Amino acid sequence: MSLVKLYDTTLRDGTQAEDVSFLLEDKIRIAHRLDELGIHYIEGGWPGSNPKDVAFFKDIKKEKLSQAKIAAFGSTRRAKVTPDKDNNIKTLVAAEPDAITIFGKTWDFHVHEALRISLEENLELIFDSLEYLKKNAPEVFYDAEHFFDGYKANPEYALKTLKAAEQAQADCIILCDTNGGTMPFEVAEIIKTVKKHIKTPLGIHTHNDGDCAVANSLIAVEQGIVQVQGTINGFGERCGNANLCSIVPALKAKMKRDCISDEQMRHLRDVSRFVYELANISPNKHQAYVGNSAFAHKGGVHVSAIQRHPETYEHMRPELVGNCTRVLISDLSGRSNILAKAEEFNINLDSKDPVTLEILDNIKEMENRGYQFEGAEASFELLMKKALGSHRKHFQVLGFRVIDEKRGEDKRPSAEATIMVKVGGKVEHTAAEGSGPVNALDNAIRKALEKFYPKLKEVKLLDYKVRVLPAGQGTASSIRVLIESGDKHNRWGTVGVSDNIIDASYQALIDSIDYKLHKSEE
Ligand SMILES: CC(=O)SCCNC(=O)CCNC(=O)[C@H](O)C(C)(C)COP(=O)(O)OP(=O)(O)OC[C@H]1O[C@@H](n2cnc3c(N)ncnc32)[C@H](O)[C@@H]1OP(=O)(O)O
Ligand SMILES: CC(=O)C(=O)O
Repeated sequence: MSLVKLYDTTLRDGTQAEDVSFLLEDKIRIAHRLDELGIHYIEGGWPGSNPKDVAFFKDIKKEKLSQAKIAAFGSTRRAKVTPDKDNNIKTLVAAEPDAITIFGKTWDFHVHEALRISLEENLELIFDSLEYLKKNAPEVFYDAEHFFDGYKANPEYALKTLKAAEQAQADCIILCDTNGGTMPFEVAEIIKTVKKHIKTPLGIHTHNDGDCAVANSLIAVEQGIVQVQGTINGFGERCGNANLCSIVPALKAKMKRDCISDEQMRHLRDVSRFVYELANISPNKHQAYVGNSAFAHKGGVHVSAIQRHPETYEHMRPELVGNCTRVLISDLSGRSNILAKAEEFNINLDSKDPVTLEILDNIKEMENRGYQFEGAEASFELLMKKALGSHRKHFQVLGFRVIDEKRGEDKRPSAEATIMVKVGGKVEHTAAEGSGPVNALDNAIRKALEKFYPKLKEVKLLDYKVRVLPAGQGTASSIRVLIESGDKHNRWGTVGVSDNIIDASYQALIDSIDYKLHKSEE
């Protein structure tokens, strides 16, 4: 099967997404990761737009990329100037990229309303901008903006714009679903007609406003297009662009099309997370293929079946994209979930052992009271060990007291906690202050126990979430506290539930410390 070329626009269209912006250094780092991933073209930005994008094209020349070509983006010339005098075109050429992509108008409505020029003038803009660039750049691509909407409104004119690009010898003409509302069946039909008139290789660039960007890209490949544009994680203007993290595995695993190697695809999840990290955006756990939940199984029936054969509830092997199968624990679990977790935790548990059912019943009863073990697997592991009698008690809390005091309306409140613990035969009584009552309690627990277990100094509190359980009792409601803790190597979640926020926090904090002590021993 012929190669489908991947054209990544994370660094250009991706940054048109609300909340997404990359530093110059980040853009360079992302370009390296895209190159390693095997992306064929990396659109680095619009040099006519801002100094950062100009600097990108200057700096990327000093970097050693293994195979990717760097593309610069811009528009056709302005109506009143020739291409050699047009600032945008001049900056594109001056950036000296491997390829230049310009967008032009296809839709008569846009020509009239956005450019306010005649239809004929627009054809000239397209033709002579591309003709000029062809003489000044190694490769030139033409993004036919709003192609599908334009075609639906005035097919004859839309095709004329493509003809103008073809006559100027654009190397690839990319059909854009700029407003993102085209349906897959329309994409297929329209491309069929375009191919009767245009012989230049075609590409596709879709937006996700109708939630069809990936489907539209794939159906375009089925119709014979040779270049797919998209972004990592689907970042892009409004609802985003076509998500390359979905397109790549679909092309390779489902459509058997050549684009990147199997080994490169095993880094897809890593690249997805890297881009989230640099964009300072939390990864979408439900993202297809690469998200944490993409191969996470919760229902007992599903877990039972995947243990017999993963394909019963997995559409492909998660390892192909660097992901993995996960089993979740909740009140929808069956024995299979418990057994799968025991195996993951290296705990010997027989399916016929009555303790399996005991653990399952306990989970269901606790979840009914508001516990949630999906995000608190460390608490679940401890609970399992307690049920099996393999839990070692490292310490005993004899009691604690928390004081939260505010002396006057304009004074900051202060918090203090005291705790009494017993380790071996020794009783330790400690007090500590904190920025709030939970922080004071956390400090006091650690201060008391670090003396006996110095490894606890490594533990950091990474996240703390409080959820009022819907009991309709206002401030007297039960609440759930979910804590995420971590050390140099691991992260783990613990849970506490009570109608007292300090008590719920205490349960989650104690589990976190207990878990660390168990892991250190193992
Ligand atoms: C479909 C897409 O995603 S295209 C990419 C969109 N991305 C961006 O806009 C991000 C980068 N953009 C920018 O930095 C700025 O908009 C610039 C530098 C490009 C232009 O800035 P300004 O000159 O101030 O113009 P403004 O931002 O108002 O843009 C509208 C201008 O672009 C012109 N324009 C729009 N499309 C085209 C086109 N295909 N060819 C030529 N000119 C075009 C409009 O006619 C208008 O010019 P006019 O005011 O002289 O009539
Ligand atoms: C070119 C482009 O970004 C678009 O048409 O959406």
